[in-house]
Amino acid sequence: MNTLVQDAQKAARRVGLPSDTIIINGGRPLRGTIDVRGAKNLVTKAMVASLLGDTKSILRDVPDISDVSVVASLLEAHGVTISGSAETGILIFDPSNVASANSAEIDALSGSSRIPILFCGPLLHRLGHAFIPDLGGCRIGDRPIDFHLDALRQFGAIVDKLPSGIDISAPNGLHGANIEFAYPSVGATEQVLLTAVRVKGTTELKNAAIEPEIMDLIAVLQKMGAIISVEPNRVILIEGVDSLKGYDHRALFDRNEAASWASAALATGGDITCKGAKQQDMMTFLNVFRKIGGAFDIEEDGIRFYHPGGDLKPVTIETDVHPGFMTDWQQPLIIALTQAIGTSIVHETVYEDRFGFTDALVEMGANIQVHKNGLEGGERRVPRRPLEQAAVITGPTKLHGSEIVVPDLRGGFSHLIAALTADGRSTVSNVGLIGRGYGDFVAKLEKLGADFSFEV
Ligand SMILES: CC(=O)N[C@H]1[C@@H](OP(=O)(O)OP(=O)(O)OC[C@H]2O[C@@H](n3ccc(=O)[nH]c3=O)[C@H](O)[C@@H]2O)O[C@H](CO)[C@@H](O)[C@@H]1O
Ligand SMILES: C=C(OP(=O)(O)O)C(=O)O
Repeated sequence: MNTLVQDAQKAARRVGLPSDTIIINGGRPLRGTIDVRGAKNLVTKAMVASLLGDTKSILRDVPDISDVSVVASLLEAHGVTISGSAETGILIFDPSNVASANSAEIDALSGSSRIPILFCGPLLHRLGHAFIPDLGGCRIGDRPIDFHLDALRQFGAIVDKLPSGIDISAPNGLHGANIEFAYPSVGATEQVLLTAVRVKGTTELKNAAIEPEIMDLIAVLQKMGAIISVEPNRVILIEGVDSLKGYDHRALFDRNEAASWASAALATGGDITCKGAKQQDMMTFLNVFRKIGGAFDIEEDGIRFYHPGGDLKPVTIETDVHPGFMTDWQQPLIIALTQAIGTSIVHETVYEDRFGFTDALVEMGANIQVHKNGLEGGERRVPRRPLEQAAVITGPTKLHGSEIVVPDLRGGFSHLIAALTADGRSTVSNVGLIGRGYGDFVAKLEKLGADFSFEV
């Protein structure tokens, strides 16, 4: 069994899916209302932040996803007591007995998520030493961690990259640093925040990521007692403090989940209200959704996304860091572009390998050409990056049912949308990977009227 299948099965077990394969009869518009809880890309980091407090932390709106469960297991392996439940979405973290984890527990969590790398700073502060297992997450390119490790070294840590993981210590303590990233990495910015809040002295981070999830993590850290100021031009200043307390925080909603269900509404000709979604954090997505021909209503407690009838129109998208069009949005939205009249182009500028999922779409009847070295020309907003690729999607094309193997989280959701849009029956396997980031997606599909069953 290959590691992708193993990862998918582990994730499926963590979120209690009956099996790792769904059979979908497509062609029905998805209609109804669903709840969108806290963002995977904030919740998991706020969980790590709880390690920094001297008292209990309370996190609200936690989604029932396997990445949360992996981070919870890693915290428990380090002595954090966790109470609360997936049903209520409230988790309470008690860090009073933090201790080194045993290597068997760490090994078992190896390769399951990208979050373990963010344990470095908090564990150095708590224990003076940390061993971080091999990272997982979506296989969408190389995903180096050089910015993380360089930053930790600048704080005074000694970092040893071993085949089994990362060994890190700080025999002389940690101090403030002047750090500048070559690219505004989300994870590396979080690494700096989670470390700098408790070092001796002040840290200046230049070219920081400023995604809404980062701002929400800063809000969490400020509640804990940190002193962090976000300056113009992607500069963040962090004044280290001696101690932090626990927080009580309601997580920012998951804008990637909302954009994914919005894309499902458009592709299937449906109408989905995402309760909990907010306009401010989705403005860039909403503009593109409208240009394609989708409609939305901003409501008091959510956003209604729907296909208003008429033809869908092609667009050119360049993925980018915030406030640009997020890379995680392009995969689900591409299914709607297969239904637009004309040629759309998606320039993927964040990751070097995020179009693998389109092979299955071509088998289903889509007309998509991937340019592995990107495309020149045209008016560009985002400067050309050496790693970028482009997908050219020409529609409209009828999609037909197929056998699909999910390669990654967003690609998997895209495959679900394709199967729901297609005529006939599709068998989608490795759906456990979708459980990494989409809370209760099976119950939500049911609620929205999808016709599907699990292969058991
Ligand atoms: C768990 C989580 O929050 N995941 C999100 C996070 O991923 P993640 O934090 O991994 O993404 P980054 O912003 O770090 O990566 C962006 C780019 O920077 C490069 N890079 C990054 C770190 C480093 O040390 N060296 C380096 O070269 C990466 O290869 C990539 O090309 O932000 C991405 C960009 O918004 C999102 O798609 C992911 O959903
Ligand atoms: C790339 C993603 O996640 P991760 O960084 O957890 O692999 C994603 O959420 O689309």
